[in-house]
Amino acid sequence: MMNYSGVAVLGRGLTVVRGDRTVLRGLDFTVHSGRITGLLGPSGCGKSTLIRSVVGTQARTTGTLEVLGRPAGHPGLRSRIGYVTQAPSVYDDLTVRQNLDYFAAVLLPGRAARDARHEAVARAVADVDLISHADVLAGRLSGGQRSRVSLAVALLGTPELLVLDEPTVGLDPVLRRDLWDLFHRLAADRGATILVSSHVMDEAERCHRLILLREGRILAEDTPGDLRTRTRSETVEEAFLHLVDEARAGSAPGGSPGPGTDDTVQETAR
Ligand SMILES: Nc1ncnc2c1ncn2[C@@H]1O[C@H](COP(=O)(O)OP(=O)(O)OP(=O)(O)O)[C@@H](O)[C@H]1O
Repeated sequence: MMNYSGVAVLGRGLTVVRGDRTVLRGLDFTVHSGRITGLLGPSGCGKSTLIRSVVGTQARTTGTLEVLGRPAGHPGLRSRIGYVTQAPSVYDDLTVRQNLDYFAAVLLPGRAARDARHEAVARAVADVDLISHADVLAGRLSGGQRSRVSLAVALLGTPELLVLDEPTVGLDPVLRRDLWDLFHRLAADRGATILVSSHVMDEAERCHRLILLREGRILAEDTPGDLRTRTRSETVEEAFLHLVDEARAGSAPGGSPGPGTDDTVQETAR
């Protein structure tokens, strides 16, 4: 077992096959504890697949993937990770508070935990700024409000690692900013580690660290500032495009493709 002091997630040679495709190809990456790490890349590049691997719901993974010092998917990790999928997982026929009461009862069962449940629900509703909507049916909420109920559910158990799959999709700029402020509060005040995916490059600037993904490979892993400096770019989006061009040039005929071209990775993953 590796020493994970300061490291929340460690991937080495992570390869994932879905259907007949190798979707992630030998990824090496680190998610640092207490920091916000953005997983960025275009639609279809493998962000959700990587996130599913970290939370332990992805089949056919090979390589090493350690989460909070244990192999991804270990049962002991369930209560330590909060996971928000792209589709809000809430019951439309329950109010916001009833949804949270339900999930709190699963997480903190028994009469003895009644006060703890009550406290956890009240805090989660406040965290996502839904106090005024606590007694509204989830089915009557806007898309952004439903996403925030999902986030509140993930916050109930005060997870050490919060894994969020494109939580700001479809939200207006004000709500997006508020959510990012909340992520920063969770990291600063509670020491939570946050792994958040997005395909919106301007959100990259809000992260402490970035993992840039393209076509199942890591283009770069760095802070936004170092990434911009290194590529002499004004923005992370420009840096991303610079790295894409660099990678293309490297794999063009006459260039030097890195280890594990498409065919070799496909071979070893099967
Ligand atoms: N069940 C599956 N079988 C085969 N291929 C799949 C399956 N699920 C996803 N894929 C493919 O895996 C690739 C990565 O998908 P993934 O959902 O991880 O991407 P993503 O970066 O999260 O995309 P988005 O931003 O659109 O959500 C895509 O090309 C997708 O078509």
